[in-house]
Amino acid sequence: MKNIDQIFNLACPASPIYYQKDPISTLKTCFHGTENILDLAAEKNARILHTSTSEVYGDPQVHPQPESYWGYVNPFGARSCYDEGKRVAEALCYAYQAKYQGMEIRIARIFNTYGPRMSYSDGRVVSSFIGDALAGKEIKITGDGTATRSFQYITDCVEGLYRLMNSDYALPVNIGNPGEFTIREFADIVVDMIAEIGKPRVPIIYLPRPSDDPNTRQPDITRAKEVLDWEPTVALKEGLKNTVEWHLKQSI
Ligand SMILES: O=C(O)[C@H]1O[C@H](OP(=O)(O)OP(=O)(O)OC[C@H]2O[C@@H](n3ccc(=O)[nH]c3=O)[C@H](O)[C@@H]2O)[C@H](O)[C@@H](O)[C@@H]1O
Repeated sequence: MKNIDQIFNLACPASPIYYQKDPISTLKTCFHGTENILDLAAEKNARILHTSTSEVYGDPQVHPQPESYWGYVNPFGARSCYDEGKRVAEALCYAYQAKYQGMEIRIARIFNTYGPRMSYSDGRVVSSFIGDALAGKEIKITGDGTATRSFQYITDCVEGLYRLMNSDYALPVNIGNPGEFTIREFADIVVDMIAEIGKPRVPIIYLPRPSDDPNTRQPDITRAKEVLDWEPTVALKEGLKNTVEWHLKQSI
């Protein structure tokens, strides 16, 4: 590799069922993967954008979550390989920045992002609900449906990452959509949307809640608005419509 100006570090399993399958591998990806990228960035004098996550806030006790919040994370729970892995990756980025004076670090904390090309088997809630509803299967809420998430459409996320990479802002920035829904509300939206396209109306069932599943999550995007002049533009129903269309094409 000759000249490299910018490196986006996006590598890591992100679905809870996958990152928990091999926690040591997830931790190594977060630490050694980021270390390898940082070494390359230092050698090539390249700017690096590391994709962190809302999961660094754990099960947040502050709502919505600003970047100044340090989080509430179980260090040895089922999710810790990802939560703590992503936290140590941020620490590593700033340790490199301190060691290599002038090294350019950008940190995006991405909140629940969805869209076309996220496979049915991914395990995360948006593609699972859409895939099941389209297949005429029951939608499975894990928990009692009162947990909340704030869903961001992929094109908004990409625009946010692009602006952050090309900004001069070196502290973490939340990239997410503040529109917050309970999982039950979200399930109802998906069931209605699938019924509207003429498919059967599927039932909703409840399964046990995964351990350490965060109760709430909503980004405070004041910083992104100020430093990137960015905010999401795609409403949930519009993004879901595009996502449903993509899933429909896969099953043809
Ligand atoms: O996007 C984020 O900010 C982070 O959070 C996600 O974790 P989580 O929010 O738990 O994502 P899902 O697995 O989609 O779960 C969202 C909620 O829906 C529930 N859920 C999930 C899947 C399902 O089939 N049914 C269901 O009710 C979960 O229990 C949870 O309360 C993932 O860890 C990462 O993609 C990411 O870093």
